[in-house]
Amino acid sequence: MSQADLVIIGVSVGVAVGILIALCAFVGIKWYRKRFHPQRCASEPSVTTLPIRTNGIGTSIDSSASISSSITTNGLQHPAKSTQRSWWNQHNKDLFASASGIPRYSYKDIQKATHNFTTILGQGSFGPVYKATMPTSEVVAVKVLASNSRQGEKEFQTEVLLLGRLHHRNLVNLVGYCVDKGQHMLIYQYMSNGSLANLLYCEGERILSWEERLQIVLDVSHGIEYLHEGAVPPVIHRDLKSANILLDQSMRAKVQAYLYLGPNPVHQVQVSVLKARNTSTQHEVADFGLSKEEVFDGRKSGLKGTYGYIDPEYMSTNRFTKKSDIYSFGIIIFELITAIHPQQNLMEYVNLAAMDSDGVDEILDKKLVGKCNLEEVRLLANIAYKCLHKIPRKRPSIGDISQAISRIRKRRLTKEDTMSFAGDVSQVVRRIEHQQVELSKITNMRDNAGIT
Ligand SMILES: Nc1ncnc2c1ncn2[C@@H]1O[C@H](COP(=O)(O)OP(=O)(O)OP(=O)(O)O)[C@@H](O)[C@H]1O
Repeated sequence: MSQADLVIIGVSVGVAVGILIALCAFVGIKWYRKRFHPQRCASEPSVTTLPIRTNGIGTSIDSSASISSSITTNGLQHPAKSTQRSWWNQHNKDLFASASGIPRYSYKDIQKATHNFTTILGQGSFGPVYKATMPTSEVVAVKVLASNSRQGEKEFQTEVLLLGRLHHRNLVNLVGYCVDKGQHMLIYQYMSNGSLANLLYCEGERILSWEERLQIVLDVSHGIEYLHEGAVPPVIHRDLKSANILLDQSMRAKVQAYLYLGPNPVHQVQVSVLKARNTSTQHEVADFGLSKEEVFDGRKSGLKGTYGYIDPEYMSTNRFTKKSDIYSFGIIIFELITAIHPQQNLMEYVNLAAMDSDGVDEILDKKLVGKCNLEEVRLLANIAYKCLHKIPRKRPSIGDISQAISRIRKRRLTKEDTMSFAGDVSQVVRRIEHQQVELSKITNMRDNAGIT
């Protein structure tokens, strides 16, 4: 072989190897892009949109699946791979919370703010609630979640993300959270007058006037209206009850919403997202804060909510809709009218009272007798009866309920105005009459004295 041949062979091999390397690099880059691009996309919706997953029955949210689709998409599911999940776990632990702008506190911060957890406010089914004073001097309520809960880190983060997005003057706002030393805590606005249930049923508590009760009903309806019609995506509360309505220092009511899965499975609180599928008006129920195995199955799972407040239609169909919240709200209205707890046969009294047009007078809270306008009580009871209609579709929407309650209050204000105007007129008439009497007295005196 000549030297020239060797050079040609060398160059040819070199070119072939070069082409092979270039080909490998090209295929490698393509493979890399294909494999890692979805991850990059997946993280984006979590920052700007609420993650959502479809499970065939309902539309559910959980953080493990949240990377697969978003509420702004057409609802199609893009199954997430386990490798992506672990990547997600590692890199996005705090993304949810930081996305919602909710500040995170350390265990030490909370320990200090609660004087080493000595300022207990109450005990819920998820754990104790403490009063805390934060370094900013803000007074808050810290809900320490039971450590034996089945809820994992991801579900907790999802909860923080979701709750952090709900802002309304009639919702108890989430103002912080803590994940530290194996503890999960939610930090809420402090509500100095405690829960409505405490005020209605605990001896020694101040008596709620009729005016206050009417204001509370209106506040709660505005809170639910925000969840059902204002929040994006809309939210079903699923556990409306007097214990979840808290009152601030001015006795204004706020609804407490949370979806943490507690240790007691029949007492789970879930907030559900309703998602319209394409242009259809039909809504689907979604659950989140649930691990994959625990995803709410509309047909198989146990009932969620609190005994006494659960819509009977939901019990028979296992399908939870906004109208199930309306049912629970109807029960709360009757609690405010009667001060009878739903677990103390409230519905039996309510059904008896329904037989007569003024039957509700008979079940009125004794503390209100003679201290309220019965016509207003009957009007409010009528709204509550509509909320409890057996057929969910015939129950009013929360917007209609808010308007109807507002009308009762407006009616009262107009009446008060008329009465105060009438009072003013009668005062003027009385003054004129008095002046006339005085005048005639003077005239008589003049006549008697013969003064011209
Ligand atoms: N934001 C708050 N401000 C003031 N007090 C609160 C606050 N949140 C809860 N509490 C007090 O702590 C008690 C327990 O509250 P929590 O919400 O944990 O349980 P619950 O609503 O009574 O029952 P469940 O946990 O079953 O819903 C309440 O009854 C109330 O007195």
